[in-house]
Amino acid sequence: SVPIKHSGRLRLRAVNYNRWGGVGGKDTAVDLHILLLVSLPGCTPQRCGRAVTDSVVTREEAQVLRRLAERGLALAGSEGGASILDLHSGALSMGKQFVNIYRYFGDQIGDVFTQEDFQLYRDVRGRIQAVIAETFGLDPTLMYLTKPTFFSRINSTAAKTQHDEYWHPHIDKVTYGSFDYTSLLYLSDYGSDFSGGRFVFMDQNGNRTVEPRAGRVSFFSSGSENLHRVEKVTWGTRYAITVSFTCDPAHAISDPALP
Ligand SMILES: O=C(O)CCC(=O)C(=O)O
Ligand SMILES: [Fe+2]
Repeated sequence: SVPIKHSGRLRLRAVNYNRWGGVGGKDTAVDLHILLLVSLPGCTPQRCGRAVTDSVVTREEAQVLRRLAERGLALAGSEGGASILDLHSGALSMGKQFVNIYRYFGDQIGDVFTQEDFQLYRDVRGRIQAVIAETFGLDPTLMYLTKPTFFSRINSTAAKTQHDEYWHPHIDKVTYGSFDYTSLLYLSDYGSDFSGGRFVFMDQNGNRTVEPRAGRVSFFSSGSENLHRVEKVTWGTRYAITVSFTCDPAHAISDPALP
């Protein structure tokens, strides 16, 4: 069993269910939880940081994943500018809400995604996990994939609901609760596939910007040291995948798999 060290501090945490980290608004459910701060040796962030690499995922692999995202998101999509497809939960944006692709499309989903698609996702996930572990000095066997893990498609269509508001500054740990390390794999190129849509770390002493590029992986510790936002997309279509890890086995999820 994993040794758990209790810090003994109790803190109230507000959980915001808006996927993009927006605060407030009518349909934002806010719950208050009692959170016992624990430290799990071997994974819990001891070091804060961030890095960007173009050498973990090839542009060819990114292109295959982008086509997967295009096929999946072509089944439906948001009425506003931001759509997601979560292959783990099955959540797919549809109009102003979400459907579960595995329930809604049933066995026909096997005509849209192949076993090879899912194998590539698992492969890429494993490589990203390894590079995060190496960079932060973690034990990769004490890091677990966590939810939500999703493909995103963003264009310049005006937002129709709060789910379309991807541009709000946020802290992933606050927005998603279980995240300890966030990674973003970009599937299209800033400047040629779309404009706007750069990722911005909002530091005390100024902004640091990441330009999305197919195959580029950006990863960072998910806490308040990495407050960030995404610029509004002004033209074209931007594809990315959010793949995140937790140190808490209770929040672990299995890799997405075809039913
Ligand atoms: O797509 C991006 O560049 C960032 C998305 C993001 O901040 C998130 O999913 O929490
Ligand atoms: Fe984020």
